[in-house]
Amino acid sequence: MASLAFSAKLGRCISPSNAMVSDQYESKREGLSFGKGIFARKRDPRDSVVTKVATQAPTVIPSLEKELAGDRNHVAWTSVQQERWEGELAVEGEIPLWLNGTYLRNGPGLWHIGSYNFRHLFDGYATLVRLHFENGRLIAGHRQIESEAYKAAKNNNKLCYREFSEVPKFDNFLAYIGELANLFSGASLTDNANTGVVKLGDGRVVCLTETQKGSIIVDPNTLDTLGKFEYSDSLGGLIHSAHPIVTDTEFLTLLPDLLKPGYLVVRMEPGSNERKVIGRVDCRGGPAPGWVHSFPVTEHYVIVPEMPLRYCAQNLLKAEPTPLYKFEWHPDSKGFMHVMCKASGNIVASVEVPLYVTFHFINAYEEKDEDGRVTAIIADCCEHHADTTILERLRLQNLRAFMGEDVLPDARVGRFIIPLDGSPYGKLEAALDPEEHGKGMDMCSFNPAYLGKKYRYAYACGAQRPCNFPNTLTKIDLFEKKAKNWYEEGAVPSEPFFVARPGATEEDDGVLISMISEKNGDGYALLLDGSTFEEIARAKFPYGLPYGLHGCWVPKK
Ligand SMILES: CC(=O)/C=C/C=C(C)/C=C/C1=C(C)CCCC1(C)C
Ligand SMILES: CC(/C=C/C=O)=C\C=C\C=O
Ligand SMILES: [Fe+2]
Repeated sequence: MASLAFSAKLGRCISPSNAMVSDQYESKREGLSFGKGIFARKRDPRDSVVTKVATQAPTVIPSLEKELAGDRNHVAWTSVQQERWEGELAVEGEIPLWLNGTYLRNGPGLWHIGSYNFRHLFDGYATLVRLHFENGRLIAGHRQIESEAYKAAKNNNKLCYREFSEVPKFDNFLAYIGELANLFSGASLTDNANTGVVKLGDGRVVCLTETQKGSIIVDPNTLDTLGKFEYSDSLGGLIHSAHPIVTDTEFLTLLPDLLKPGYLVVRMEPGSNERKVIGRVDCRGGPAPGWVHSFPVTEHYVIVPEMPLRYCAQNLLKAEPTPLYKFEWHPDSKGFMHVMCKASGNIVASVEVPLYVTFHFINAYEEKDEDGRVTAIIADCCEHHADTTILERLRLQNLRAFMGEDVLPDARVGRFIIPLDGSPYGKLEAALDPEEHGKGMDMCSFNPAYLGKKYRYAYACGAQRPCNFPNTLTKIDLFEKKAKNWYEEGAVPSEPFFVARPGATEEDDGVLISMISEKNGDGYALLLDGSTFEEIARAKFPYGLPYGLHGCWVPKK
């Protein structure tokens, strides 16, 4: 596997490298530090809330000072104002009475330590947001996840662990050697669980990121950090897919192997912390496995993508970010899709496909002939035209620099067609004309009852151009090849998350939940009707929240 599996505690804390401090595009910040920060809020966060549930005196987190024009101060890209808050929101419109439960959304919401500003969207410390729906009412809250990385930064007022693009500074040569050892043992990698949140079949709620140690159990009611989710097996490795497939009966994920390029496909039962190997895929190209931020499944198969954007061990060693961070683009190594039988672990297809770049697979299903035989696998993803520029666009300075120019790279619903008849090649095409969704496409969801099955509707963020980031919500009809779009000027919506109406028989009978960060600093929770895609309710937060990534639904017991 990628490396030795033990993880020692970091015994020391080091400051960000000089080159990072001198990074030209990041602004200087007021010299306030975590915990002791007393930062004047722009306004009383209780405005517009019906009641406020006092939890504890919040630690106020300094936010970016107003400096430059453009979207420098868009709340989507501004650190969350305080560590935690909870209160009931006034609702405009009507929340369906059947919507009872809690929506949780995770994401990187705090991008600085003291006066040091992080560079990339994915570097931020995890902010967990909660929308609790009960009989038409909405109680909201947010709270920082108490990862070791976050606590160490707070206590030491400096970066202590390797984040997506940030590396702590080593003070001298000895410290550098120690830091390399820590890298190989995994001790210096972040546990900042800032990417997703899942509810396991046994009810435990786990926040996740790309590092295995960044699996953190939280209480969905209080947002308390309960502790590490420790994998009890001896599979080792340091990284995994940030998006496991989680159902009431299983947890499936991929463990990339950087030493002998390939992937382990593993499964964990509800109630267990032990992953068991289903099978292994050896890479067909390149010096390292392709980045597997996510992967899809069908009813009987796990689809293992081998993207030409590959992990890069050398880049891991570098203190300075490289253009593609911990990854490298290897077009010569080609792109592949592998299909593994869930029951046997056998690989039933391994095809070369056109080059592709994706973070997020949407869904996949088995295509059958008239006799019911599976002839092909269809796998859909948010595909960036084999262009890695999007990673660069997600640098905070770029996100904050929007001045009206259209700089969001085009994306589409990429549909892989993977034949199961032994042919060596698969196809990749656009599932619909990308103009339907403004050629922006990411942060997708669908009705989870259709996981692995032929499905008709996908929901995602699209684009109304000009823009520098996906700024619409879009409902894609994959049968009619049409999209319906929601847009509000200056709004940055987060992933539309589909919750089905209990007892629904239509695929789109339910609601979409999204959180909107506004240009003027405000923000609100938004509910769209799954079928008409029209707004049914919104509820303003006391202050806008930063952009967030992925969510999950915890139904009322
Ligand atoms: C927020 C998001 O989508 C992705 C976050 C990715 C992270 C935190 C990646 C971290 C990594 C390291 C710190 C070193 C090893 C490689 C890699 C998994 C990219
Ligand atoms: C926010 C994002 C891509 C937007 C592109 O248009 C990707 C997030 C990836 C991590 O979850
Ligand atoms: Fe993701």
